[in-house]
Amino acid sequence: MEQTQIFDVAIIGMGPVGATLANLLAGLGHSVVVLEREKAIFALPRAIHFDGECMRVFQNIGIAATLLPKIIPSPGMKFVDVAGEPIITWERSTDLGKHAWCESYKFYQPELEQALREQLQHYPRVDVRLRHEVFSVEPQDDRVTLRFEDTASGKIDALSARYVIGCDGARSTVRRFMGVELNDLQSHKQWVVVDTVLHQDKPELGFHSIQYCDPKRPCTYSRGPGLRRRWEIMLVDGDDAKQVTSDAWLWQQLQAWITPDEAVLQRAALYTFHSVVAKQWRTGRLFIAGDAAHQTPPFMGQGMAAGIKDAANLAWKLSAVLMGDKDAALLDTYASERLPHAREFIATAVKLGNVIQEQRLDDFGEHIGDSLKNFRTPQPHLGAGHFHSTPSPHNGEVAPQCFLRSGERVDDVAPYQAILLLHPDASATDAACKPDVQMIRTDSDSSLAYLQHLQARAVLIRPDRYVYGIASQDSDIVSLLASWQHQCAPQTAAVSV
Ligand SMILES: O=C(O)/C=C/c1cccc(O)c1
Repeated sequence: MEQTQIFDVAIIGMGPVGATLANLLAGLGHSVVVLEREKAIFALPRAIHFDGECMRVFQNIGIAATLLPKIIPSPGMKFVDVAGEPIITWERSTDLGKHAWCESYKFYQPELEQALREQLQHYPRVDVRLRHEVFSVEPQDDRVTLRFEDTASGKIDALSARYVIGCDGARSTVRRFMGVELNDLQSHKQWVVVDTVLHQDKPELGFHSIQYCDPKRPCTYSRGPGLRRRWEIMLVDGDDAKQVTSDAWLWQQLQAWITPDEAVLQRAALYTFHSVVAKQWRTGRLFIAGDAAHQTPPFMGQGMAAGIKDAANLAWKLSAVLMGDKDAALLDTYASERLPHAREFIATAVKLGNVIQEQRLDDFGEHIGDSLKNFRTPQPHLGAGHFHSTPSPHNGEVAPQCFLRSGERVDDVAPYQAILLLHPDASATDAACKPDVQMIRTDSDSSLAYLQHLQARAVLIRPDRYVYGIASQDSDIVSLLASWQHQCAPQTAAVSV
């Protein structure tokens, strides 16, 4: 079979994670082919929530302005008992926060996917192939050959890429070819997810997501944008799985909130909420990301979000290796950094799941009591990986996004590039930063306050917006930059998880 082109990267699966990864790689100038089994965007919602960090990734891709009118900030989530008394209260500010976006957003997945796909059209080196089903993944020394069927024509064909990323969901083909097993965090309950559209707003339903910890019938309410409202209903003993997606059963369950006069049922689907993490995320030139690498129960709204963070972690590393700037060993830091981070969110979602599904608070140990009334989103560091060799407790933590005096968000000055955020008086020249680091001198209260918090003269923020390292004194800046530009071997984050 004749091979005409070797792509830098082939992405299998064009859901939100695959499309995000394709945008990030294309923005860095790479040739990317995306092979997607379906003909069109799945027209119904699956994920419904993403956090401020994801919004920042979408900003770096260039779609924030497109998304803003379509999404709503979320004020958080409450877990309540049968009497309606709060068990856990998880408030989120709807003001602009750490990422210069709100902490939490609700969205309609087809609109996000549409925005990501439209953005990809700006890149001539991106080749999107819909209705293409990959059936063979053959790694070679310098490339991977994929064989696939164009299911529209029935034609079998092949192509090659330097790297292949499986963003192909829970039943990933790429993961199967990698021969990777899943670690099971032991939570697999069956739930019905029902999406509805109100005829008109019903304000008493509220803006918070509510987890009803009712032993007789655990369920979740979650508001979507516009008139979209979702309920998730756990199956209990005696339920007939064949009945639970019927209109009659669903309306009976929903009667405490809405009636058929007030809304239409858009979709109901039966899911088992798994909690699993793949034991390995890379084998040579093959990678997995998103649901292919990890699956979480939805109770933290982090399912898709974790995949978007995978994409942001992986794209710049693939680019650096493809450009010959870094050794391929850098690619091992994708899993070593991301896996513990994703696992922490999944483990927390399992604990929260035990509260709603089994009314068990014991997992929270000493945190039972008042602190559950003020639950905060975990902020784990990345695991061991690619950080400055000079240890700092800040290496591997997510960096805030500051506004500059002009009103501009810092990332907009250097979308998905490394940034050296520098004290205005620090002695360093732009020349020291070439070629891949954008030097930005702090000129606003918030950016100066951040350097003060770090007790640093400069901080090097990676393209995925995690801290690479800090310079405590002006004389450390050159070595910080040199380390970023020349270090290949992974360093350990000072605080590992
Ligand atoms: O984090 C949120 O605001 C909502 C998360 C969510 C959405 C749907 C179902 C859930 O159990 C949680």
